[in-house]
Amino acid sequence: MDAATLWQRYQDWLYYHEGLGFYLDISRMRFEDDLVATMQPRFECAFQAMAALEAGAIANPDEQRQVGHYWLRDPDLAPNADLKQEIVETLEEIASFTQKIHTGTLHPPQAPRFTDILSVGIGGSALGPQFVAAALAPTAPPMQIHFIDNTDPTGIDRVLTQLQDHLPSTLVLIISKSGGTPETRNGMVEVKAAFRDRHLDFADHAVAITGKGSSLDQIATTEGWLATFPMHDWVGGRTSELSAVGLLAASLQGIDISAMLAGAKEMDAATRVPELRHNPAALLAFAWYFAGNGRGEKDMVVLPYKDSLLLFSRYLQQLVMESLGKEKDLDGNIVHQGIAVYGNKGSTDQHAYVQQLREGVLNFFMTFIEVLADRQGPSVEVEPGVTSGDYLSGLLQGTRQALYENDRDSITVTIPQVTPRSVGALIALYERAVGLYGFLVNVNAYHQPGVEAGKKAAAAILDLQRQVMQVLQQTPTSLTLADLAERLAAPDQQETIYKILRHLQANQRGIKLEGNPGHPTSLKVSRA
Ligand SMILES: O=P(O)(O)OC[C@H]1O[C@](O)(CO)[C@@H](O)[C@@H]1O
Repeated sequence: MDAATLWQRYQDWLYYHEGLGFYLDISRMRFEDDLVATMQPRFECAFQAMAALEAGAIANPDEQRQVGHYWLRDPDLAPNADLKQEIVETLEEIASFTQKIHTGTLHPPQAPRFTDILSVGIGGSALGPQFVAAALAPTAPPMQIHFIDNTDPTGIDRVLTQLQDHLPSTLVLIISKSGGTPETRNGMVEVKAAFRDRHLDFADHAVAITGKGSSLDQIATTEGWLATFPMHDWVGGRTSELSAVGLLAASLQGIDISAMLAGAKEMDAATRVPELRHNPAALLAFAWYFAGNGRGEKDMVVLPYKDSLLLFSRYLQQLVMESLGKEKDLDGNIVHQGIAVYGNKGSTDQHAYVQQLREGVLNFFMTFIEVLADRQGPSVEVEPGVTSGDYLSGLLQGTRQALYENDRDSITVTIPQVTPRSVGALIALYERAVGLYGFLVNVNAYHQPGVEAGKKAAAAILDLQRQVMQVLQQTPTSLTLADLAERLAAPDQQETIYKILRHLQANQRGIKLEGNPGHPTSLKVSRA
């Protein structure tokens, strides 16, 4: 395509939202214009399905749940008065709790006010709050946030060590929709132990964000925690950033959550328009569909050219992959759908893997996230007439061009600045694009049956470990792996038993392994 044709294509496909100062450019995706007509019937169905979902239809058939994250930013859309009231009340409670915490009206027994937040959660109960904290927390926030988002003991120790002197003034948010996720439970137990070691009463510092009646909800009530905020049944983990999950932490950090909600609401209105060319989420879904032939054949590389948006690709990884990565479609056919997402930030990645993107295997399409404003205040010139921000902008444009010249397609999303409003809008944009794409390829974007298999297998391994310990405690002599497996009535589990033993030994858990660890059959195990 010559420069004039390309410029025309850019103008033809450019989407601009005046209120949000938001641009979307899909002109560098090499689809033919007639694909739009071909896709039209699918989009009509997708728009209808999305409208039904927003009106309160059961959109998650296996779990018989409504999908209502859109109501969070426009409670008037909630399908009944009770739901609307729940949303409004939660927002009021967040505002009043934040005020009490910031003014010190609610303070820990041993300090005049809370100084830090420790957020414990995983997946959708961590990624949104982490992304928003990195993107929007002021440089001197009223409270500093820290995260435990794993059951890695070293990771937990690191966070607790960083907090040490601040523990007496730390507010702990335990976030889990189900209230039973083991990693989050473990984080809570470890944090409780740290409080106990410092003779601090955990309940005076603890807040739960969880589903009504969950085991976490019950613990919080029984132990008399400071507060509990609801995680509604009709909000999925990966779309929960604009519920109490994300909003409480954001508000405590001094982030303008009303502006986040307003940005999301404005983007929701824009992405509700049932016309492909005038709906940025539909344009995104269309571009994804084209890129991967509706089968996810190409990975989505997301590069924000702004440090504060570093975690956006990680956030999107869950939103896109947990929603779309499905073995079966809604009719039960095996489809193995999904779109792989990865990315970090520009221009940093240009000095890492962009070499492969420019010249190597063509298994991806790019999404550039561009932020127009460089910084607040003036910039120094790093060369005559040129600033660091000019470099960042030039590198983005240059990379987009260089990739296109080598048949690498890209989408460019442009926002004016990183603000609560634009971040709210970005979240809403991708939530809707994922929902529409799910309808286009006929998968249930609102469940995650695949993650259960790993959880069940892990539970079985921990069960086997308990049995291993029991047998060893009752056995005075040493045993080979085969003997031990025999006694456990698990002769086909020798590899698992070997790995359990290796881990127990490395952590001085009361067992002795003798022999050559490189030759498992030579090993003998006994009580230490
Ligand atoms: O908020 P919960 O229930 O602890 O779940 C955390 C995450 O785990 C998952 O259920 C997957 O295992 C995600 O969908 C969810 O965001």
